[in-house]
Amino acid sequence: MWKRIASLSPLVSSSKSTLPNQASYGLNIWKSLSTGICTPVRYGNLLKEKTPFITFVLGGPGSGKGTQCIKIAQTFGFTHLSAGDLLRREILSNSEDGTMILNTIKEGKIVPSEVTVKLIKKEMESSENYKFLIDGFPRSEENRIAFERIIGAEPNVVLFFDCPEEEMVKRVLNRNEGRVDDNIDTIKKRLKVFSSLNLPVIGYYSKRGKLRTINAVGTVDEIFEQVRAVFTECEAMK
Ligand SMILES: Nc1ncnc2c1ncn2[C@@H]1O[C@H](COP(=O)(O)OP(=O)(O)O)[C@@H](O)[C@H]1O
Ligand SMILES: Nc1ccn([C@H]2C[C@H](O)[C@@H](COP(=O)(O)OP(=O)(O)O)O2)c(=O)n1
Ligand SMILES: [Mg+2]
Repeated sequence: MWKRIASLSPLVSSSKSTLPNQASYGLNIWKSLSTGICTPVRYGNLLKEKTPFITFVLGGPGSGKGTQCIKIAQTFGFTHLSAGDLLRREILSNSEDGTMILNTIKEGKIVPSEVTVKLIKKEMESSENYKFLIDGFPRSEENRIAFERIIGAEPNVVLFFDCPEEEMVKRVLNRNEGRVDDNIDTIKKRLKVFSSLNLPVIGYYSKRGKLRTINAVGTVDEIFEQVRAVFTECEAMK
């Protein structure tokens, strides 16, 4: 169980170093996945019994993030937190931010970071798990900085589902989940927002050696084999 501690502390350093190459990067993932630390660990402003392992899952709309996250969660025991699902749940709960969130999503824009990070934080704090997949977040530099400030943590690894625009549009228009943003006008806006706000975040993590790019074209199972490799290669190096 997560517990709050009184003060923020600069304890993100364990995951802060930029690793020089793929080999040491992979080893770092494995260490984080396999270390069962017995004493409580401070992680930013939170306290947890095991070192948290945070994976951000990025990619354009319809690139297959949610589909793959379900498989990752099942196979590797992660808790799947979809930022979009948390925001949609907030709309349905008639909270004071609900109307603003709904209008922002319809416009294909990004909800203010404080709102989204607060929802993610609540889920992380109440979870018994220490392995988190944070799907569709951060979608902007503002999102990324707010997470670091409010949660006091950085991701261990960032998956990027790389998919051509035509394929993403086709998938979104066939998604059939009754979403207000699954229409051609909103998807066009979302693709522009993805290029202008999300690609810089992807570049940021690439420079820090944390990005793992997945070719998101193919069958769900083919794509999952690439994802599986991200985690299992570390075990092979043990
Ligand atoms: N590899 C794939 N090939 C074809 N369709 C896919 C694939 N992966 C997911 N889909 C479908 O595409 C749509 C968007 O996938 P989803 O996982 O919701 O993407 P995202 O969360 O990135 O928007 C869904 O209807 C899903 O069933
Ligand atoms: N970090 C986030 C994630 C989603 N949102 C809003 C804006 C996004 O267009 C919608 C839908 O996000 P979601 O991740 O569910 O969308 P896709 O699965 O990529 O199609 O939610 C946000 O404002 N900030
Ligand atoms: Mg999704």
